[in-house]
Amino acid sequence: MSTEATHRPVAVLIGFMGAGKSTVGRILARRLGVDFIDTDSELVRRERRPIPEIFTDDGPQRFREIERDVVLDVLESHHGVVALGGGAVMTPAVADALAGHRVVYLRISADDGFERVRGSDRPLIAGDDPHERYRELLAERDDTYRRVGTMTVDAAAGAPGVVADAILELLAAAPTPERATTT
Ligand SMILES: Nc1ncnc2c1ncn2[C@@H]1O[C@H](COP(=O)(O)OP(=O)(O)O)[C@@H](O)[C@H]1O
Ligand SMILES: O=C(O)C1=C[C@@H](OP(=O)(O)O)[C@@H](O)[C@H](O)C1
Ligand SMILES: [Mg+2]
Repeated sequence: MSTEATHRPVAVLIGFMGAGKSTVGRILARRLGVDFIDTDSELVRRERRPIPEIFTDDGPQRFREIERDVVLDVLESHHGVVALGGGAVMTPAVADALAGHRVVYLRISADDGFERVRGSDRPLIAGDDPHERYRELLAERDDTYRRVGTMTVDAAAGAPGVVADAILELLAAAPTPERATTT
């Protein structure tokens, strides 16, 4: 496929916690024969501390600033598949930087998505009623995911490989969007 030659990164995966961005992104990259980067993993590598610790010690606002810097760097430098953390696109600078990229929204229902992440260490669902919190946050964000995404995939269509294949089909059919900057 010619996508990696014409567009960098090849694709950026967005969507809520549990949609499968990290899992499907890795499979998609392997199938395309390109590198994969998860901006949460990159953030943890740079900070040398886990995400829950950043939230606890520095607060959510500082997490978003660090996340923004990582995402902007990755969008500039990475040529393969990129998976973002679920809240990254809520930062306006990140949403702006995605203009002109191939942005795949992995869409998941509140029930299906919550089942996948319940009991995980994700700090935003660490409170008293994690299912309700999950539902609320997803409802708050869905409009932004739709606006920023240039294509939408059903994240519960099947196993991660099935979702990756659905993305491959969309990428093959999608016209190459204009890059945000041209030389
Ligand atoms: N299509 C899928 N079907 C079933 N389980 C999935 C699917 N995609 C991801 N998962 C599982 O859901 C959990 C969250 O996946 P992850 O890739 O971390 O999501 P995200 O990065 O969007 O938060 C993991 O346990 C993963 O194995
Ligand atoms: O939705 C969010 O705000 C978050 C999602 C997480 O990533 P995943 O979407 O990969 O779970 C991680 O970045 C952090 O816990 C915050
Ligand atoms: Mg992830």
